[in-house]
Amino acid sequence: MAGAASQLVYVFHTVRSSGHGPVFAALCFVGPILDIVFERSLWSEPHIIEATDPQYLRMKSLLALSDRKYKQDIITGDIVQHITKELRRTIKLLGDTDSSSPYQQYRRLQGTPLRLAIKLASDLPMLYYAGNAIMNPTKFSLSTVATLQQIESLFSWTFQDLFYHAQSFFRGANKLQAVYDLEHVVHETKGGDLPYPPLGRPHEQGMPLELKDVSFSYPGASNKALDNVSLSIKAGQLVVIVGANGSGKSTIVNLLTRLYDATSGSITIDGEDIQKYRIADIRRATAALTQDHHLFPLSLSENIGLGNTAHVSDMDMIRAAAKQGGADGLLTRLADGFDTVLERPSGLQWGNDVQNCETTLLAEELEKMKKETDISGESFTFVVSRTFMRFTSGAVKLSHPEGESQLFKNLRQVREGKTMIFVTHRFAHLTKHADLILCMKEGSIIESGTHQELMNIDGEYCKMFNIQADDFD
Ligand SMILES: Nc1ncnc2c1ncn2[C@@H]1O[C@H](COP(=O)(O)OP(=O)(O)OP(=O)(O)O)[C@@H](O)[C@H]1O
Repeated sequence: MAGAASQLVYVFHTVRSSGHGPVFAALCFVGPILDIVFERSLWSEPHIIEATDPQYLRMKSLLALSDRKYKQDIITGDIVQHITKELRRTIKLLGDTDSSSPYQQYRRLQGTPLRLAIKLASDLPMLYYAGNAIMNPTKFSLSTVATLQQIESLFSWTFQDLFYHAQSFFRGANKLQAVYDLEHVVHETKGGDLPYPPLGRPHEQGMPLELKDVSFSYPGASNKALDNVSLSIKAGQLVVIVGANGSGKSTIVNLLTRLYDATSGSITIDGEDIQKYRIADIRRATAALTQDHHLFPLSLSENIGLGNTAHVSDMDMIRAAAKQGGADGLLTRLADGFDTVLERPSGLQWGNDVQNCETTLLAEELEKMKKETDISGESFTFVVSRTFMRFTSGAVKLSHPEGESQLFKNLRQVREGKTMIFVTHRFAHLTKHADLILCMKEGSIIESGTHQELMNIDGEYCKMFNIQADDFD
């Protein structure tokens, strides 16, 4: 921007003495403006775009992780540092690869007569100056012509660069900023110095948790997401929190994973205030597996490996976790196996009626390229496998889970030293295996106990369970 302004000021100043400064300066704009107005754009062409550079695709995938929907998984999974480190590494590897949008790249490749005309238009200022020099030879200076020619062509480039790159710069900067902003979110809550598990205290049985009269409102919200909640989770219990939408289930997990601090009341782990522990230790020792899970737009091996960033590339551990989570069967059916990337953010793009004219070669090509493996129903197994990566399960022999019952058995076997809390509103197949069910309504726990206990009460849980059981039958 400063470059363009100084070039323009210089041009104006140099030709002012001849009395034609404003006209000359105005003509400097003609070429670049025509270029912008008449450029041949991919937007007007039927097209299919697919990026193939692996580093470019990885950069896009990592940038896509700044999307709000991944925020909770990323923060509670304690993988922010890993993502920012990977992003820096990938950008470095990309080097000077052109990562501008395909639309800009296409524009640069064109060579039509119109483009030629536009190029000629960029010489208008010099033609104007030359005309003036002929009319008024006393004001003609060879050095001024040479300088102006340089400055004018420089200005033309600068102007176009400013216009096109400003657009992509702001788009890119916003994405990048969002990734780095994640780092700040992590520090919104302050941790203490106490390690977890506390030194000298063995925690074979898991993490006991207690909430006493906890209330919480989200920043800026007037209503209470949690209203005077008290609960006690014993070491080693497998807990399922159920309840209608907006009843406060995820909020409990958000407080336990230190995404937020309670507005009032106290939360203790092992009898100590949760705020006294190091946040990273708490997150490492906790696995929150929600049914509103998200697969990251990364390879399936990384999706699993990110459960434990210290072993993110350890294929033996990843394979074991995939088996324990029940994802191995699906992996053998995928052509690229662990390298499969689902939901690639910068994958296939197409435009301008490619789909509407199905008989064209382009449309046929698109159909072929669009054929992706739909695993939406089974993607949960990868999130479960990611959870298994959090456990050092070397000593435990686990069977392949044929159903949820075995899956929960596997989870119970490996969760030593960890607390496991499931949040769900579709639970008919889940809660029978839980040690403790917390049933929530409007920010409060209205019932708690085992499946059988809650069925005997014949209250809210029983009502919801029967409705869902009917759906499953
Ligand atoms: N980030 C937020 N900012 C403001 N209010 C929020 C936020 N997240 C949740 N809430 C509100 O807090 C209350 C409890 O939400 P919470 O997400 O804990 O419920 P939930 O039982 O997990 O719901 P769901 O089953 O739909 O995920 C709701 O009224 C919800 O609108």
